[in-house]
Amino acid sequence: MKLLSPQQIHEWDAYTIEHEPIASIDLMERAARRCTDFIIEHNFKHQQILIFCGKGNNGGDGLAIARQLIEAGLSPVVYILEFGAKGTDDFQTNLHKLHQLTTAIHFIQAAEFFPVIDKHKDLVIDALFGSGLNRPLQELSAALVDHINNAGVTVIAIDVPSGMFIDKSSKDNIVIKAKYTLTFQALKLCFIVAENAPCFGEVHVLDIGLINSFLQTIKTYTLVTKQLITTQLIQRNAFAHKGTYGHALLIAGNKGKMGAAILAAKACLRSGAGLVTINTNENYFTAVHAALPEAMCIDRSENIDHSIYKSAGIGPGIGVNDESAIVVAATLTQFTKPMVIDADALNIIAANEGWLNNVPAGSIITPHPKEFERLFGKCADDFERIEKVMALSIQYPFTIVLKGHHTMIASKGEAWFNTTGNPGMAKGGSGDVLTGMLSALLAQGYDPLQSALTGVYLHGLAADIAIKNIAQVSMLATDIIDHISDAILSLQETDDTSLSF
Ligand SMILES: NC(=O)C1=CN([C@@H]2O[C@H](COP(=O)(O)OP(=O)(O)OC[C@H]3O[C@@H](n4cnc5c(N)ncnc54)[C@H](O)[C@@H]3O)[C@@H](O)[C@H]2O)[C@H](O)CC1
Ligand SMILES: [K+]
Repeated sequence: MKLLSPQQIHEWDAYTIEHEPIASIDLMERAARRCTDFIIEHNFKHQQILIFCGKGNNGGDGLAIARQLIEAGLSPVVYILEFGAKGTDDFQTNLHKLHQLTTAIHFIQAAEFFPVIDKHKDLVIDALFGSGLNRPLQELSAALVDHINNAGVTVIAIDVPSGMFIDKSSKDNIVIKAKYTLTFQALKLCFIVAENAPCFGEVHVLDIGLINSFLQTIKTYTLVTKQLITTQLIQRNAFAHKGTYGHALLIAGNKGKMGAAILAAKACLRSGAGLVTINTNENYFTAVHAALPEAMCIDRSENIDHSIYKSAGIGPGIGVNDESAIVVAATLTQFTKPMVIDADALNIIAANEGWLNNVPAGSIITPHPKEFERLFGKCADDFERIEKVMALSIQYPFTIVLKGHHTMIASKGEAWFNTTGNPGMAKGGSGDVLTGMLSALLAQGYDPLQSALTGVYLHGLAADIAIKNIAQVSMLATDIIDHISDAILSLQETDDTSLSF
C-alpha cells in the first residue's frame, strides 16, 4: 500500500471515475455508504448525530451520510459552515437531495450560530475539510473546531480530521480531535507520524473501490505489509549447513550492559544466522555462555579477523568510551561487508566529525529519533525529519532505519513505513533485538534494503504476536525474541510452498 499526496489522491479519484467508469457523485455515495455503515454498526445510532459540513467534497460526503442515516431511520442535524461561496457540484447535488428529506439543515455564518453540544448525548461527524485543505484553519472555521473540541464530545472525522494536512506538518494548526477517523481507501502520511496521534484517534481505512492498478504508476512512500515481505523471503535449501547461512559478528556488550549483547545474539540466532560470535571483554564470556550456549565469544582487545564473518552488528551495550571508539573506528574502515550500526556506535560516530563518511556502502544504521538528532541535527517536526531522512538516503550509501511506531526505512531516495509493532516494544532491549535480527538477515544473504524491510517487519510482528498473551506493559525484549519463530511461521501460512527464511 502507498501513501499518496492530496494531488495523487485526487488523480486516483479521477482515474477511477474514468476507468471504472463511475460518476463522481456515485463515488461520493459509495464513500458515504461505508461511513454510514460504520456509524450504524458501531451503535452510535442512539446518540443525537450532529454533522458539520464544509462546502467542498468532504462536506458533500457529510451531506450524503446525513441522507443515508435518515433513510436508515435516524434524525441527524446538519450544520454547514457558510463562507458565501458556492459548494462543489457534488456538494450542491447532495444538498438538494437532503433538502427533500429534512429541514434540520442549518447554516453557520458566525460564531453565534454554533450549536450547544452535549458530550453525553451527541455524536459529532466532522465533514468540514478533507484532503482539499490548503491552509491552516482561521477565524470562523478555527473557532468552530475549537468549539467542537472544547465540548469533549465523541467525534468521527471523515477522511481526515479537519485542519490536518495530509502530507505536511499541522503542528501549529487548530485541528479536530477525533476519536475515530474514517479515511478513504488508503492510509495517509498524516496518520503515520507521532505528532498527529492526539488528533486522529483510531484510524479505519474504508475501501471505496478505487482502482488499484493506478498505484503502479505512482512513486511515493510505501507501507511495509505482509504481502511485501512474503515476496522477499529466501527459501532455505534442503542441503544447507550452518555455513550456508552466514557467520554474524556482534560487537556488543560491556560492563553492566552484557544483556544487550545477549539479546542481540539470541535474536540473531532465532532469525536464522548460521553462527554468531560476540566481540566483548573476556571477563563477560561466562555470562554469555551461561545465557546462550549457542553463541561464541572473542575478546575485544584482540584484532578481529573480518574475513570469516558475513555480516556485523555493532553498538548494543558497548558504551561511549575510548575502547569502544577504537573498535568502532577499526570496524568502519576494515569491515568491508554489510553491517548494522546501532546505539552507542551511532553515538560515537555522532561525536566524531567525519566518521559518518566512513560508514561502508551497504550498511544499515538504526537510530531512534534522539540518536538521529545527535547524528544529523534537530528537526522542527516529524515531516521535516522524514524529508531529511529522504535527502540523507540519497547523500549516503547506507540504508536508514529511523525507529518509531511506524519505523521508516529509506534507501536511495525511496522510503517505506512499517505497519507492525505496538507500544509494548517501548522498553530497553527492543533495539538490541532488532540489531541482532538485521545482522542475521544480512548474514543469510539478504541485501541491505531487503534485510531492513524484512527485519523491521518481523520484529514488530513478533511483538504483535507476543501481546496476544502478554500485557503490553509487561512485555520484555526477550518476549519479542521468543515470538520471532511465530512471526516467521505466520508469514509461511500465506504460502504452502514453505517459504523458508
Ligand atoms: N478518493 C477519495 O478519497 C474521495 C474523497 N472524497 C472526499 O473529497 C474530499 C476532498 O474534497 P475537496 O473538495 O477536494 O476538498 P475539501 O472538501 O477538503 O474542501 C476544500 C475546500 O475548502 C477550501 N479550503 C481549503 N482550506 C481551507 C481553509 N483553511 N479555510 C477555508 N477554506 C478552505 C478549498 O479552497 C476548497 O474549496 C476528501 O477529503 C473526501 O472527503 C469524495 O467524496 C469521494 C472520493
Ligand atoms: K473532515
